[in-house]
Amino acid sequence: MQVWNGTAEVPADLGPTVATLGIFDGVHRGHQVILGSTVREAEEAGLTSVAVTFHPHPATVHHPDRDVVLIASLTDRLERLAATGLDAVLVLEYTLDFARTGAEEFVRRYLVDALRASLVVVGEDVRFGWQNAGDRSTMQQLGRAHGFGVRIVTDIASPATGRRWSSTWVRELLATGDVAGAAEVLGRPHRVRGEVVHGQKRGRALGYPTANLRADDLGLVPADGVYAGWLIRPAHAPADGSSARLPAAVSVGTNPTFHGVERTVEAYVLDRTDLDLYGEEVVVELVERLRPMVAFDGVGPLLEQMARDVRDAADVLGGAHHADRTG
Ligand SMILES: Cc1cc2nc3c(=O)[nH]c(=O)nc-3n(C[C@H](O)[C@H](O)[C@H](O)COP(=O)(O)O)c2cc1C
Ligand SMILES: Nc1ncnc2c1ncn2[C@@H]1O[C@H](COP(=O)(O)OP(=O)(O)O)[C@@H](O)[C@H]1O
Repeated sequence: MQVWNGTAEVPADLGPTVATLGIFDGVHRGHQVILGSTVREAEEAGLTSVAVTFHPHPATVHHPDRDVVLIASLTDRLERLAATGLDAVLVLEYTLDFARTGAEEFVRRYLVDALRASLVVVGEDVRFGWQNAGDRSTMQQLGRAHGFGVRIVTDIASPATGRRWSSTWVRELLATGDVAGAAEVLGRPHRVRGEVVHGQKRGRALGYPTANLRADDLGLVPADGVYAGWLIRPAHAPADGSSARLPAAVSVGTNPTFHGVERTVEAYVLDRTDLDLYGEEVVVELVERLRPMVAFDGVGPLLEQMARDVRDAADVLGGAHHADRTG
């Protein structure tokens, strides 16, 4: 998948496209329906499929005082967009200036002039242009005026609950630590991503060295607690293209047993003490919440609980994994 940062990077010889637009934070199952439809329409017509996305998140630009954290970093968003089969993504820098682009001007400048859209695929609640003035009927009018078709994808809801798949729903679930619920809405486990940095150097002495993730641009960190998950080393992808995935017990919180103040995400790779991850960018995929974070009365009870966490994580992550530690 090609990534074009701004219209200047769109190839001059680009043919007609099937285009969609959105922030696509999390690329949840609702997004996936729209993106899947964009890819399919393009394949059937022999055209290029393109998603237009915005960065940073408009909410962070319009409300810098509010602490809006993306569900997924831009890196992860692009990775998930690539997984849908799109040919290209056009990333537009969202600034207050850009936000003043009117609905018609937005369509003309980006969808018509830059992307030569012959079909635009959008969800029924699409909004675009200055003050969100454009909606689906505006898009249909502009399509008639500029000669592109418009496909409206109707909302897709969870068959179990009837609730529409949404980024808000994912945020609510992560805020309570329900990573298994978030995985249902996302269509795969939620992940955070960051460089492994030095911590308090306590982990190895305790017998559980933990990879501590640098705090910025991680993606949305779920509620404090202990989770079963996978530590993925993207730079260590084996020849078959899959990344090395290591089973892990993950701690999110301030380490209250040690009266810590900084909130960290740290992952202990089960049964390993030989890893050197410092400076490496890793992904931590969160599969299931095991328990809340606890301020233990000393190291002894913490270690007893951590031994149980390791067994629980191994159970959740499955199969033949041996939870008994040897080293
Ligand atoms: C599986 C697991 C469970 C943990 N549970 C707790 C906990 O309940 N309370 C706590 O204070 N710290 C908990 N921790 C965090 C440890 O206190 C932390 O990993 C240790 O202090 C090492 O810190 P360091 O990486 O900065 O050296 C847990 C860590 C792991 C890996
Ligand atoms: N099983 C493991 N899981 C995670 N990190 C490991 C493991 N084995 C070795 N390491 C390495 O040890 C480091 C963690 O050791 P630790 O004593 O907890 O130090 P720190 O406080 O700097 O995190 C990790 O950053 C990683 O490089």
